[in-house]
Amino acid sequence: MADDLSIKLAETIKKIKPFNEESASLADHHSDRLTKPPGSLGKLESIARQLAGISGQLWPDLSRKAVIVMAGDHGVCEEGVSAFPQAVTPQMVMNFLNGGAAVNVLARQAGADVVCVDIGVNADLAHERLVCRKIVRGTANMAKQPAMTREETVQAILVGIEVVNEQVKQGFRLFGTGEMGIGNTTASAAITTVLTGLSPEESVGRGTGINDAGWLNKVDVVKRAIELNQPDASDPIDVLAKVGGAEIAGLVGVIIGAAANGCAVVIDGYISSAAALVASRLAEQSKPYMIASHLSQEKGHLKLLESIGLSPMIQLEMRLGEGTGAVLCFHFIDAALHLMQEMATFESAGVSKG
Ligand SMILES: Cc1cc2ncn([C@H]3O[C@H](COP(=O)(O)O)[C@@H](O)[C@H]3O)c2cc1C
Ligand SMILES: O=C(O)c1cccnc1
Repeated sequence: MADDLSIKLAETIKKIKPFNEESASLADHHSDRLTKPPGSLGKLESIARQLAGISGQLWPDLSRKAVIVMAGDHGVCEEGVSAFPQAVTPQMVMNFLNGGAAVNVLARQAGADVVCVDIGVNADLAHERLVCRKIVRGTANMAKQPAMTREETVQAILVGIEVVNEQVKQGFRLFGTGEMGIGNTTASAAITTVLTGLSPEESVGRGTGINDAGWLNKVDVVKRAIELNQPDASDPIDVLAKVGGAEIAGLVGVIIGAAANGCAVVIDGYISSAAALVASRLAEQSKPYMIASHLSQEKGHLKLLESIGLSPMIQLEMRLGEGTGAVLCFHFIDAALHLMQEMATFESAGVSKG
């Protein structure tokens, strides 16, 4: 069974096509013909280049966009690592489904759908818009035992892939990663520590807003979880299973699945970036499909992004997750594509080149 699942994952990874350098160069060339000094639109030009290399088109139609919000609970909450109780996870899931969370507001403005997936919530949830793909009822407490089994972990990655495949079938072409899971900055810090070699002091942040004593405890919990479980840094699935979470694994699947479908995927904050790091270790070829959105206030985020080779578009001092930063950056992606398509060239506008 576990082998069959791993084969499915390997098959998806095999589908990821290399970045199309030729289309990216054509985008550069086009960009340089537009009425502006070369490079003056900065990251908007590099985004346009990247989207051309991903899609093989100068300005792909990315009008159908979705943020996939994976929700799961964390057994490690019993160690007192969050400023909020675990019950907030299912409560916020209902909030997403009723359209009242920050990500819903931002998604409406960006013309994006919010797809909310129960992949590991420790509660029975029902709603007509909820995608029910529960793999675990919360993870086990990683300070006492592995958070998940290897099989559950691969299953959760496959859920992410299947959710994206379904969205692609419906015509969606641009994805954002989002999550909800009280306690998940602890899991993300543990993953970051193991896979980047940063110390827990460097990778543990304040999440929902813990105080100094809470932070010291969280650092200690991450240290103990790693010491106890001995995750193998050369085996990303082992790391995800032992100190990760179902929603993080689901996002690994979303990222790999988007890449396998030839779609760009916009990475949200710290938790999504931990998923991106795992995805990049499982499938190096998924990296060119990733676009980092914002720099979160969570400690260690910049180093985490750098370890993947990503650079954030914006810094708004946000620390929320849910996919809020990713959805905000959909606007910049739209802007980059409109510039490519609608700006006059030096030739067409009769403007002299330097
Ligand atoms: C009301 C509320 C809404 C949220 N939306 C996202 N998060 C964010 O906070 C959690 C991670 O922080 P920690 O590891 O400290 O628990 C995740 O659920 C994340 O998505 C929220 C947290 C709360 C309380
Ligand atoms: O950057 C994030 O994703 C984040 C930071 C703090 C709390 N929740 C999410």
